Amino acid sequence: MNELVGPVDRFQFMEFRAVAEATNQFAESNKLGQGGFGTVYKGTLPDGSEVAVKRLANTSSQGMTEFRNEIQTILNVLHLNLVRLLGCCCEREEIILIYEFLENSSLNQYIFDKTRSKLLNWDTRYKIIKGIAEGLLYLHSYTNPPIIHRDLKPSNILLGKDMIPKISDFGMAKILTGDQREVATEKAVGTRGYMAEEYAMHMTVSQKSDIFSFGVTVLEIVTGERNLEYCNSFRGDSLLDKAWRYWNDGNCINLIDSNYLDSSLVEEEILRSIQVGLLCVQPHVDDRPSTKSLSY
Ligand SMILES: Nc1ncnc2c1ncn2[C@@H]1O[C@H](COP(=O)(O)OP(=O)(O)OP(=O)(O)O)[C@@H](O)[C@H]1O
Repeated sequence: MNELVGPVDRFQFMEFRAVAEATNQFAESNKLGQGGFGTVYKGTLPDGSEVAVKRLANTSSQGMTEFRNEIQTILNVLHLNLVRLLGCCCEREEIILIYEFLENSSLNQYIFDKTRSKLLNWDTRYKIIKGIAEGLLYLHSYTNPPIIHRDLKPSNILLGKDMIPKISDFGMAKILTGDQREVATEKAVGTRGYMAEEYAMHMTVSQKSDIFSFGVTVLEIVTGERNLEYCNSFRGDSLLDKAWRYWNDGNCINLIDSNYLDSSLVEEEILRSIQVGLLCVQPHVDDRPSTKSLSY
């Protein structure tokens, strides 16, 4: 295994043989999940440490672009709330990424599942919201140049030990250059329900489009409901419409997911979270809060 000493201490180029051994020859029983990019397996390295191994499904030019983007973007970032890329393997036409292993899978697998959502009490949800805000703040303000994630959503938030949230999936990320505040893209590649209007309609991304996605994610964490519509649903029945309605009627405490009703509920924190979520999903970019003001 070759080691590259860089901003991440020891980024490793692994041999295919070693990755296959670590994952028990990519055994079905080691499979953690399937994404648009490929299949993810659990692996164990010879020193006993556990890793997640993402095997690119096909080496299409789109896949290769995302792969290169993912590496370039996260090689230089190191933060408690961002998934850490440990290494890669590019051999025999195989493209494989090796990440730190996060034992509690992704946030969407809790908040939208009636049985598992009980496992996330308010206290944990609040910590998760704060952790995502910290990770986003790092990407937007403490990396040089700043990074726009472009696909922030609960399935891209992985949960580690003690339910610490980590933002993952940097295949779509955009790195800003110079003093750019926004960037025009060729197409909108995010996910329906999480894309701000200026991005979905005009293909302009900025920190504020990530802030919009963060706002939707916060509202989903609080309510346990999915926002399935684009920014402006013409029928007026999206989660965002519902949240605005409850907020304007002054009864938004009724928005919370009844599945996690427990003694840890702190009304003030819940109301503050709903308010932050709603501020973030405002249609006008300039009305949305800055990432710095989200650290609370
Ligand atoms: N570092 C990791 N540790 C533990 N499990 C992981 C890790 N990375 C991914 N997984 C698991 O593998 C699944 C697939 O992840 P992947 O990032 O490939 O796709 P996705 O984000 O679910 O979908 P898409 O690529 O379409 O956005 C995740 O839902 C998660 O359960």
